Amino acid sequence: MSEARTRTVEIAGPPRYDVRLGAGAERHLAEHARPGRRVLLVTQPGRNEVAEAASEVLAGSGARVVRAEVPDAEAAKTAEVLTGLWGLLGREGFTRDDLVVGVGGGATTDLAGFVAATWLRGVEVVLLPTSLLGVVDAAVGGKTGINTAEGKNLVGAFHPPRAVLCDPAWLGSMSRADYVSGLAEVIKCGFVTDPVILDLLQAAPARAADPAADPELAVELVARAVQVKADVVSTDLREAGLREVLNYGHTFAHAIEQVEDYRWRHGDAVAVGMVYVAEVAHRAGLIDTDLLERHRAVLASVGLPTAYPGGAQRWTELRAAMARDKKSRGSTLRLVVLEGLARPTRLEGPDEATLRAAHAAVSQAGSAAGAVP
Ligand SMILES: NC(=O)c1ccc[n+]([C@@H]2O[C@H](COP(=O)([O-])OP(=O)(O)OC[C@H]3O[C@@H](n4cnc5c(N)ncnc54)[C@H](O)[C@@H]3O)[C@@H](O)[C@H]2O)c1
Ligand SMILES: O=C(O)C(=O)C[C@@H](O)[C@H](O)[C@H](O)COP(=O)(O)O
Ligand SMILES: [Zn+2]
Repeated sequence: MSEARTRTVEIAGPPRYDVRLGAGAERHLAEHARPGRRVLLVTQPGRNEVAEAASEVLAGSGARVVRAEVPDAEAAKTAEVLTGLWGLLGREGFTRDDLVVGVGGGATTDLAGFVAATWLRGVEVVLLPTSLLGVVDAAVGGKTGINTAEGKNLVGAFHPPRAVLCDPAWLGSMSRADYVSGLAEVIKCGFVTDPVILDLLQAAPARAADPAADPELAVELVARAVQVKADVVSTDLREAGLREVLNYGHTFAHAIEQVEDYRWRHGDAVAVGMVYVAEVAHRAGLIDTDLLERHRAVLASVGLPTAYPGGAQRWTELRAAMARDKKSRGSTLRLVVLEGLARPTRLEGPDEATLRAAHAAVSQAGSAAGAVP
């Protein structure tokens, strides 16, 4: 693997930790294992190769590995699955000295992080993201949690990992649809902070959508997105203010995910959510038509959806779900919007007519391809 595919991004913290990208990244697990240390390895179906490699490193350092395979994707982020893991930790006698390791996409690492955050009020966790979305976003920054019937990520904790380890080769087995879904979070980083990401993507969208076509570009995009997240979470871990920018597009996205009963990929929903909030910002006089249309252009160029079809009935459901967004205060909806490229701000209590008009705009124009096949 060339130098261009090996990177370390430091999360300055507090707490400080590294996101290590490179071939054989799992070997760094040895730094977190010791004889007799119990390790709960939480993984998702299909990740056997990475889980096995991780187990070997841990066992090779004398750790006692207990493996738990949880359901795939959002089906893992439930109270029932979490309760099952607590039971396992209890039966295996996990103490505060022990460790949780998460291996999989963002759903698995969110769950693994939350079980670590809650067991004995907090044990250490190391995350091995195997999806693009996982490595650029979910595994980094310490947000952990599960969904409830009422909405996405409604129960969780801030619990940063001790390390994030990813071999970019792991992403090679992802389906194109899952990989492209992860690009939505990369594009989000481009709009809120680092427009070079948008330039890179728009210069070579076909190569950006296929890590095998240009592995160096893939790692460059990953490293840039992780750097955006590193800078933000090092300043504001608990989302007192600045961190909200990482939620760009998510108010509408989480509403789509809930209304669709989690059949939409998270990144696909974020793509439509960014177009939605750009429509709101445009109507509020904050961004011009060029920046609005750049959202549609860059997202569509890699095959992400830019529309969510639905009439008035759908809007009622979506609006109710949006009210439960964590950025709301009382009955006031707060949206992260742009007032220019890489100039995020908040729009507090936007008027209902604007919200509805933006919904009409994303209901009609663009392509809708978000549902998981
Ligand atoms: N904690 C955070 O800060 C944060 C940030 C962004 C997203 N998230 C959460 O992350 C989740 C979305 O992440 P995701 O898309 O990675 O979720 P996911 O775990 O559902 O993975 C998506 C699909 O990709 C598959 N997959 C993963 N790695 C693979 C590989 N190497 N090869 C083949 N298939 C692979 C999974 O099995 C799954 O079917 C959502 O729950 C979202 O809320 C959390
Ligand atoms: O790290 C953050 O902060 C984010 O908002 C990143 C988002 O991409 C991610 O989907 C996050 O899980 C959403 O958080 P939530 O607080 O809105 O549930
Ligand atoms: Zn997200």
